[in-house]
Amino acid sequence: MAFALKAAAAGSASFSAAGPRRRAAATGRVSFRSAAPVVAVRAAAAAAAAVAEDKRSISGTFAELRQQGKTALIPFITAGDPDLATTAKALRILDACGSDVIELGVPYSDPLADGPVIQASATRALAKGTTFEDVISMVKGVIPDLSCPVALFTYYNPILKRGVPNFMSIVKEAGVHGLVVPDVPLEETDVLRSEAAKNNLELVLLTTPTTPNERMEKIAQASEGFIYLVSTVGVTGTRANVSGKVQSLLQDIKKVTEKPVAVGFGVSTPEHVRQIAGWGADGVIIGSAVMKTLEEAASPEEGLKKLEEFAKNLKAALP
Ligand SMILES: O=P(O)(O)OC[C@@H](O)[C@@H](O)c1c[nH]c2ccccc12
Repeated sequence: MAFALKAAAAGSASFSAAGPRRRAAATGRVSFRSAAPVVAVRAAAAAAAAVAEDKRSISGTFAELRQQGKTALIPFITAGDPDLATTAKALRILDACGSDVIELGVPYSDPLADGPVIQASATRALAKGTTFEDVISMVKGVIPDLSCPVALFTYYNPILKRGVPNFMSIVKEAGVHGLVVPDVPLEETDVLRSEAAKNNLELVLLTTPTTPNERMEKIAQASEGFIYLVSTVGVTGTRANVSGKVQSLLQDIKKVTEKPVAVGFGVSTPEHVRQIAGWGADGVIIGSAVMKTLEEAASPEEGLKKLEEFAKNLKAALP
């Protein structure tokens, strides 16, 4: 939008009222009030190209699903485990199996909120020498092939290490649509959110079963893309059952916001997915169970086959 407004401000391109960038791309027409200097023509063409390149935002994806009465499938995978080439293939497979958003985890040495499966996954990726820069260069090459948006999942430290503005522009330049930063306190999200917004990135915040109602309301208000409802106390990891409390937590959040709510932690079977969707969740997030399909396989190829089968089963269980 900013780009299109800049082009309009060039004094010669007038775009239709609603959604100039999309409309320009959709109709391929830009009406000019006067002979447009070359710069405005180039700007309009670049804006149209940007829209063509621009995949759906995370919030746009949820809006579309809501209209269709569908629940989002949101898998999480750790980048670089077992290696980045396999991660690239896994992203394509998850997208092809109907994932609506993909959470791509940047491996980190001190994943305090992670259970054994994802901790081990991050450790393997780091042992392979996977860096943030490697993850960015891999995902930059894959995102143009995906139909679903990607949310980069990272702890706060890698962001602070690179500087918030610099980190955000690197992530945006790679084509990523959103961010999940589980360990950033609500009080420190203003800076992250404003820098993210400058780069059209949606910052997803998390609320938990022990978050006081008043704080949950602030998180719901500040969260973009969707609200991540952590289903249970403790760390990530597959569970035999999904806590029944999730149903009332969903009701509580939906009393204070229209924003989509996706449930994660412990979700590991098609039955869990069906149950959570039945409670009115707008999305379900599965991480450890997804990574297990890769971890337990005898080879990356076998792991990708298991991943595909698992993702299809989860998708089939969703409305
Ligand atoms: O692994 P689980 O139990 O399916 O939970 C999702 C989780 O993997 C993913 O969203 C995630 C990975 N690391 C995290 C750290 C905090 C919160 C969430 C996460």
